[in-house]
Amino acid sequence: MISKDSLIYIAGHRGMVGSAIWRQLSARGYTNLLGMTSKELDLRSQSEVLDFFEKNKPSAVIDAAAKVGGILANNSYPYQFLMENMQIQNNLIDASLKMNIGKFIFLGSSCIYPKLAPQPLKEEYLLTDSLEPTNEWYAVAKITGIKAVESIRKQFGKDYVSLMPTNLYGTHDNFDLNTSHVLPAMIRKFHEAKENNNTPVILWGSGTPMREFLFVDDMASSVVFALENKLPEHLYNVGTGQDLMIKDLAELIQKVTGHTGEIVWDSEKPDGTPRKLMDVSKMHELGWKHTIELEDGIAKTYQWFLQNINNFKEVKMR
Ligand SMILES: NC(=O)C1=CN([C@@H]2O[C@H](COP(=O)(O)OP(=O)(O)OC[C@H]3O[C@@H](n4cnc5c(N)ncnc54)[C@H](OP(=O)(O)O)[C@@H]3O)[C@@H](O)[C@H]2O)C=CC1
Ligand SMILES: C[C@H]1O[C@H](OP(=O)(O)OP(=O)(O)OC[C@H]2O[C@@H](n3cnc4c(=O)[nH]c(N)nc43)[C@H](O)[C@@H]2O)[C@@H](O)[C@@H](O)C1=O
Repeated sequence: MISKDSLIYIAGHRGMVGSAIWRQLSARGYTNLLGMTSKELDLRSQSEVLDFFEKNKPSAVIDAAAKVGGILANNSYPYQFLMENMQIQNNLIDASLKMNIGKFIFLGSSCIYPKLAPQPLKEEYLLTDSLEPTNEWYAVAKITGIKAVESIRKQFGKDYVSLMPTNLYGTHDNFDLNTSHVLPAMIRKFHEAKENNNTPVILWGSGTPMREFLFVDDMASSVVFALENKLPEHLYNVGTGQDLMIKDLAELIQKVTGHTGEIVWDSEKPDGTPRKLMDVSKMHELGWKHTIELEDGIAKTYQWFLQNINNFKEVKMR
């Protein structure tokens, strides 16, 4: 059982999700949190990870470390998104099993589901049809992580679980325009265009795909929920259960940032999967639900961006 003084290792503790988990666990009185930067511990190295686990022996591991990016980054670097994510997750999962760690929480992604699966997406749709080509590499890595967790539950009866986040956004997100996801990219593009006399904003694709967005603090609360409860199954969707068209998201963010210029859609860029709305009923039945709605979350994220825009250490805008 995890107590407030148990040693809890958060892999990726400086990332958007990892830092939100760290903040929430600290606020809930957990006093023994452990994190390592990728410079201190490269999770792609199996020997480094095994040494680290032998030295520290955490009671619980939360895997919020991965090579993460938006549609262009995934489509441009398939090998790294496949291999690095398999290395990171497999090293953490295998070392946790070898060191008999009692609790492991793995974070996948909604892109693990088939491109044209019925909506909203249920956990049982996994592996029932082909994947979205722009991120199938990342998706296959995540699916192997899910199967590794499931096999450990089946063979060793351990309390390991996989949470499938929908598209996430919020403070400490990545605002680099080449590697980021759509929501932080739009915040930065509309803000910078407004500051530049409302020049046109160029967005990707047709604007017609639908996406669901969960504020990162709500994602963190689902991880804390999974840490403090023994979930009965191996796989759970985490989202809001509501989605909107990318075009409508653009108009929402244009309003929040105060940009008044033109929006131009670059049809050379990929749309990706047409829709990936999560069925979140399993987590709702267990007692978890999101609390931050999209407009409020966008406002919080924009405020954080404005407060940190000149602090490049904080805001990844490389
Ligand atoms: N953002 C999103 O929309 C979604 C994210 N997810 C999942 O949530 C998790 C967290 O994502 P997010 O917070 O957005 O990602 P970030 O890019 O913000 O953070 C990723 C973290 O992983 C760490 N990391 C990456 N490579 C290595 C490595 N080789 N060795 C050690 N650490 C490494 C980084 O450490 P450092 O900072 O020290 O370099 C960083 O802190 C991931 O599993 C991701 O797949 C799932 C669905 C949607
Ligand atoms: C979380 C999920 O995130 C990724 O999937 P995605 O949701 O398709 O990624 P995205 O957020 O980058 O795009 C969403 C939509 O938005 C459109 N779009 C418009 N204008 C911009 C724009 O300026 N930047 C970006 N990135 N997208 C834009 C873009 O064309 C697409 O139609 C997976 O790689 C994978 O990492 C994963 O799991």
